[in-house]
Amino acid sequence: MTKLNEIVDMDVLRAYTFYAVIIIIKMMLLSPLTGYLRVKKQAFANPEDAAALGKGEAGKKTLRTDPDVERVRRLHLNDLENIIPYLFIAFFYSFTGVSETTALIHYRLFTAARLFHTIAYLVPLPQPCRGLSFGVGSFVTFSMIFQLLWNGLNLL
Ligand SMILES: N[C@@H](CCC(=O)N[C@@H](CS)C(=O)NCC(=O)O)C(=O)O
Repeated sequence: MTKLNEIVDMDVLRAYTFYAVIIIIKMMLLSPLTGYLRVKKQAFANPEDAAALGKGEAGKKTLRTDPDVERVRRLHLNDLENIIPYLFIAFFYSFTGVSETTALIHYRLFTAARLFHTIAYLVPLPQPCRGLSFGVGSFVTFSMIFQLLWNGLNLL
């Protein structure tokens, strides 16, 4: 039976896994942050949540949107739009025979860019901070897409 280390550089796969887990945890933390802000700002999305967690008489008016909650929700959606494709692309990329140094540059740059994007969105920092960090993350993903397609073309 073919062993995994015969088809992939285990150091590259380990690096992928490490940075993937960091960025996944970062993205997952946005759910509890949303929940925390919903309770703190008394802004619920469902009548049953407002009934259970809304405080006092004003609790009836807590079925509403809040700018801070919506900001975290937009960040979460943006993470989903960018991090899910990255996870697939970077995983395939780690099987292309790429050197550990080159793979690390891609994985670290993407992780750093998305961490900075999160800070820029939550603080919020003035533009173009968020736009640039989004751009760097997208550039990294497209760099790997290009190399995957180039490898594929060479197989034809
Ligand atoms: N779905 C995004 C597509 C473009 C995008 O991702 N832009 C970056 C840099 S400006 C961003 O952080 N957008 C804010 C967002 O998705 O909420 C949007 O609606 O803005």
